Amino acid sequence: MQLKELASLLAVSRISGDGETVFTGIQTDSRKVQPGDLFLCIPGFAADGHMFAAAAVERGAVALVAEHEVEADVPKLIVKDSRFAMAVIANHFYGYPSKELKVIGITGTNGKTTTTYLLERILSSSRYSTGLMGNIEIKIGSERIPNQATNTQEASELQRLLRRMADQGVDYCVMEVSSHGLDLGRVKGCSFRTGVFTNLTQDHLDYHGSMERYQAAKGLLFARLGNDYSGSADEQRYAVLNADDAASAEFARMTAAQVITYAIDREADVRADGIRMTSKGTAFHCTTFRGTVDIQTKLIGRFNVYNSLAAIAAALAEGIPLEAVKQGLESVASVDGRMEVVDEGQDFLVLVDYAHTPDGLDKALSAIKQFAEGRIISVFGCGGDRDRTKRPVMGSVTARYSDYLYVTSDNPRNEDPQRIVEDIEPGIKEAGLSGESYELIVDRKEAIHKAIAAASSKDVVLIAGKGHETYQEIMGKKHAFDDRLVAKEAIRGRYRD
Ligand SMILES: CC(=O)N[C@H]1[C@@H](OP(=O)(O)OP(=O)(O)OC[C@H]2O[C@@H](n3ccc(=O)[nH]c3=O)[C@H](O)[C@@H]2O)O[C@H](CO)[C@@H](O)[C@@H]1O[C@H](C)C(=O)N[C@@H](C)C(=O)N[C@H](CCC(=O)O)C(=O)O
Ligand SMILES: Nc1ncnc2c1ncn2[C@@H]1O[C@H](COP(=O)(O)OP(=O)(O)OP(=O)(O)O)[C@@H](O)[C@H]1O
Ligand SMILES: N[C@H](CCC[C@H](N)C(=O)O)C(=O)O
Ligand SMILES: [Mg+2]
Repeated sequence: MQLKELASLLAVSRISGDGETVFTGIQTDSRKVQPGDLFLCIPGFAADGHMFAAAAVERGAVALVAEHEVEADVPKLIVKDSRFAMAVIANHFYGYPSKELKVIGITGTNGKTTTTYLLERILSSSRYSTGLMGNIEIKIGSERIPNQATNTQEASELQRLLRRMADQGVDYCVMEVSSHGLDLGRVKGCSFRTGVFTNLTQDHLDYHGSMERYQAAKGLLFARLGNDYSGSADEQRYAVLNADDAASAEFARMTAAQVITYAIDREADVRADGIRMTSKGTAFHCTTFRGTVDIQTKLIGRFNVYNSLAAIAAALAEGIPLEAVKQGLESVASVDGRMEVVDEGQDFLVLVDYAHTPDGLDKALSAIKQFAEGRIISVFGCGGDRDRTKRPVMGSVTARYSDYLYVTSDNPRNEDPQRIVEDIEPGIKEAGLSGESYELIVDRKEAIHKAIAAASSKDVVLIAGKGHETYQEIMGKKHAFDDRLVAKEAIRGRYRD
C-alpha cells in the first residue's frame, strides 16, 4: 500500500517526502518492526512513540505516521492524532475485516470472559465457525493463541486478527471490549453486530477518574451501534442489556440498535427464575422471547446465571433455536481460572477464581456462602498500578464473608507490595474482622500454603484474583506463578507432612 492512500483517509494530514512509498505492514512498537513496515508514533502514558522513530527506521520501517516532524530519514504522514489515525489506517490496511464477519462485543466490569466462552460455545456447537478474543487467549477456529497483551487489543493488532478470522471463514468473532479499549479507540471503526453489557461496578477509577466517566466509556460500544443499519437482516444490530443494572437504561437510550434485555430481578426479554445452586452447578428456569427452557449449567453462582442469560439472549438474536442454545450452554464444564476446583482428593474444597473487583469478590463469596458446609478461608490481594480506592473495599467485602483471611500480593507491578496490603487492611478492620482472623502475608505462595494448611474437613479455601494467570508481575518483571499449581503442591504437602 502507498503512503498517499492513507492521506486520503485523514482530512487533516500532510505527506512529508515521497507519497508513493510502499509499505507492507503496520507496527506501533519499534521493537517489533519488520523491514517494509509503516511505523506509527503514538504518544502513550509511559513513553512517546515519536522517541522510537529512529529505532523503527533502523529495523527497516520505510515510512512513519507522526503528529510532528521527527528525526528520521523516511517519508512521513503527519496527522493530528496518531492514535485515531492508527484505528483508521489499520482498518483500511486490513480491508475492513469486521464487515466480513459478525462481531459480538461484550463489555462490563465483570463476566466478559465467561460470557464470551458461553456464547462462543453456543455458536460453535451450532456449527458456526468462531473466533474469540479476550484476556485468556485468542481463538481462530481451532487455533489458540495465548494473549500476552491487553484484554482488548490495540487497533493495529485487532484488525490484523480480524482479517485472519475473515480469511479463515470465521462466521462470528466474540470478543471482550474493555473500557480502556473503548476509551483509547482500540475498537474505533470496528463494525459490531451486537454489543452485550454485563454489569457496571467499581473498577479502573485510576484510569477513568469517576464512575460516570467509566460508564461513559462503556457506553461508547452502544452509542456506536446500529447507526449503519441498512435494512438487511445481515446488517441488523442488537444491544443485549442487563436490565437489573442501572446503567442499561442509559445504554438503551444511546443506541440505535434493537435492545434485548435480560434479568433475574425484573421483567425482561430473557429472564431466569427458580434458581437452584450447589457446589457442582446451577439450575434455573428461563423464559425467553422464543419460549421457555430449563437450564442446568455446570458453572457455580448466581452471577453465572447472569452470564448465561446474556449469552442466551445474544444467541437467540442470531436465530439459534432454544434447544441448541441450551445444549451449547450446558456443554461448558468450566472457564479457565473461574471458580476452578483444585482437587487432589482432599476433604475440603479449594477454588481458584479471577475475582479482582469488589463486586466480583462479593458475587464469588456469596455463591460460596450458599453451599459452604465448613469455614470460608480466603486468600486475595490487589493489583499494583491500578485503582487504589478499590483496595479497602475489596478488604471489607472479603472480610464480611470469610472466617479467616490471608491478605497477600496479586500482581504488585511497579508498586511496593507491602503498601498494597496496607491499603487493603483498613477495609478489613472496618468490616469488624478481629486481628486474630486475618494475616497480612506479602508472599503469595506462603499465603496459599498457610491457607491450605489451616483448612479442616468441609472448609472452602478461595484463592482469588489471578485465576488463569500463569505469572506474577513484581517490579515490572513477570515470574512464573500459577495459583492452581501452588495450591496443588500445598495440598500434596499436607499429606506428606
Ligand atoms: C493505559 C493503557 O492501556 N496503556 C496501554 C497502551 O500504552 P501506551 O499507549 O501508553 O504506550 P506506552 O507504553 O506509553 O508507549 C507509547 C508508544 O511507544 C511504543 N514503544 C514503546 C517502547 C519502545 O521501546 N518502543 C516503542 O515503539 C509503544 O508501542 C506505544 O505505541 O498501549 C500499550 C501497547 O498496546 C499497552 O501495553 C498499555 O497497556 C498497559 C500495559 C496496561 O496496563 N493496560 C491496561 C490498563 C488495560 O488496557 N487494561 C484493559 C482493561 C482490562 C479489563 O477488562 O479490566 C485491557 O483491555 O486490557
Ligand atoms: N456477571 C458477573 N457479575 C459479577 N461478578 C462476576 C460475574 N461474572 C464473573 N464474575 C466474577 O468476576 C471474575 C472475573 O470474571 P470474568 O473473567 O468473566 O470477567 P471479566 O469481565 O472478563 O474480567 P476482566 O475485566 O479482568 O477481563 C470471576 O472469576 C467471578 O468471580
Ligand atoms: N483486567 C484487569 C485484570 C486484573 C487482574 C489482577 N490479577 C490484577 O493484576 O490486578 C486489570 O487489568 O485491571
Ligand atoms: Mg476478561
